[in-house]
Amino acid sequence: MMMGDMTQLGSLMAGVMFIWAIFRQVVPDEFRKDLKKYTNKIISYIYPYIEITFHEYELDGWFERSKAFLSIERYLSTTTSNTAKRLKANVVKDSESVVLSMEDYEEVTDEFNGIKIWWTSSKNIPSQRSLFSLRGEDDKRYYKLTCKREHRETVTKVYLKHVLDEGKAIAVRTRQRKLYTNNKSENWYGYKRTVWSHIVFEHPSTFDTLAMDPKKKKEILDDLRMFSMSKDYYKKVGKSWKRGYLLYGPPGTGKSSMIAAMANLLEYDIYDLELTSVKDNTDLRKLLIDTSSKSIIVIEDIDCSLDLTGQRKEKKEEGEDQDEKDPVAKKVKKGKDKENKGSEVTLSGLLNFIDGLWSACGSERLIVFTTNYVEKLDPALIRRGRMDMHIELSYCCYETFKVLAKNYLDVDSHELFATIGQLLEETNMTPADVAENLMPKSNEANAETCLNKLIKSLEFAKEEARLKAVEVARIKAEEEEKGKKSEENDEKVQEIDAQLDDGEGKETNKVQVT
Ligand SMILES: Nc1ncnc2c1ncn2[C@@H]1O[C@H](COP(=O)(O)OP(=O)(O)OP(=O)(O)O)[C@@H](O)[C@H]1O
Ligand SMILES: [Mg+2]
Repeated sequence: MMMGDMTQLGSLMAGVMFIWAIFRQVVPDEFRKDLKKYTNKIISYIYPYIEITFHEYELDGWFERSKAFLSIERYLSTTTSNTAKRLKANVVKDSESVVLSMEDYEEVTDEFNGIKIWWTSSKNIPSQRSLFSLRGEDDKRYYKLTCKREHRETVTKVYLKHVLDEGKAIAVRTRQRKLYTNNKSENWYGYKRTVWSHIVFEHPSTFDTLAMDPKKKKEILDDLRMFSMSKDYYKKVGKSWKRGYLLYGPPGTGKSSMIAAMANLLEYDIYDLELTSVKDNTDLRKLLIDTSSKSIIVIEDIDCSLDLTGQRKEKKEEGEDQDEKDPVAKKVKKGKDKENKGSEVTLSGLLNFIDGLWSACGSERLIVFTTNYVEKLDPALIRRGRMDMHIELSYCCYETFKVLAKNYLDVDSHELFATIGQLLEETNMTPADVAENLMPKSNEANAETCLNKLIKSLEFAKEEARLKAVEVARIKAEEEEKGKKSEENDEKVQEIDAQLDDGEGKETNKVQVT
């Protein structure tokens, strides 16, 4: 029906155009304008349809594709691609999935609440291509919606909202999540003016694979889910829709894995913020403004990223001796000393980042700090309200081991579990080390061989810890002994001094007497 009507109208329009062309030659400009106005009026009077056009580029947005156009494109590509005869296939960048969309000049129909809607895709080709444009880049594409006039109200108010919402939802479902890292401040200018670089985020860690106490895990999961569903609540209480998490614990206990699991759970992007590459507080603000919603901003090893205040620096200097003994701390310190040159981000800058701009800028964001040394952090940085939830990830306990055994070996129980549980209580082994032991290293390895390997490792670690404790006790005893000796020596020295003093006195006295 519609196609027939439209063909007839097409012929009519062609006739009108032909007459119009002749008129152009013979009729003056003024008269022509009036005539065009009246012709349009007559056509609109007899034409029983309305048309709405959605251009790819809005008039005031030269370089950014219209959001409505993109939503319609997504909607049409999924909901009506079965009916379109000619489709365009695009391979999404960095992935192997193919996205189909309508080819130019193609028409598809859609139905909504019993109303029929026609969509056509088309383009205006400019008479002259600009010298620098690539092939087809200047073409102005658009989608045209056609529906009966009597449905105008429903189509414009209800149907279009449905299309745009659905288009957005499809974008969220199909979008590729990204892992952003900040470029060094000095590289922000010039040809590539991007403050963040990104790659596709494809970390396999999930809350199922994350090994930790199940009760604690549930608490975190509930918190995250609650957060993601609480848009209205945050609005009601006048708080910005953000939440801060502090993850702390020794290296290899799953802090980074948890961040990846959080991103996978909520389908958020990750912004991995390397503070040592940020020149100053102003650049920190710029970085924040350039993040998008539905994202996690991560600052790893916050304690080693910066010398946040003079006060903190003093504290650190006090602890330097201990750093020298601890190989991890020593390594971190070395890296920090090397990298920290040039970054002038301060504690107050970071606090402003979290409280001020952070609260005012965008929504639905998490900020996560990680550290190996929670006690070294400035209390101002981690007080509630800034870091809402403090999560400790610690050495592997029996519950954690059971999750790892299930993930790595697919076993829920085994007679060796009891021995392992006992050994885990007696020694500190990180989940990373336990996982490494559970990984089969050859085709012959089975669950039992892997569990036995873990037992050997645990026994070895236990023995090492025992020897270390003996050594520490020996050194302590030696120091005490040295202390005692030096005390005795001091006492002896004092005694000798006193005797000498006495002697001198006597001498003096003698001298005096004589
Ligand atoms: N709790 C855990 N559950 C599952 N796997 C874990 C866990 N902890 C560590 N692992 C394993 O150990 C590896 C290292 O863990 P991860 O990088 O998350 O540790 P981290 O706490 O971030 O360490 P660092 O403080 O050095 O950054 C991970 O790739 C993962 O395979
Ligand atoms: Mg880590």
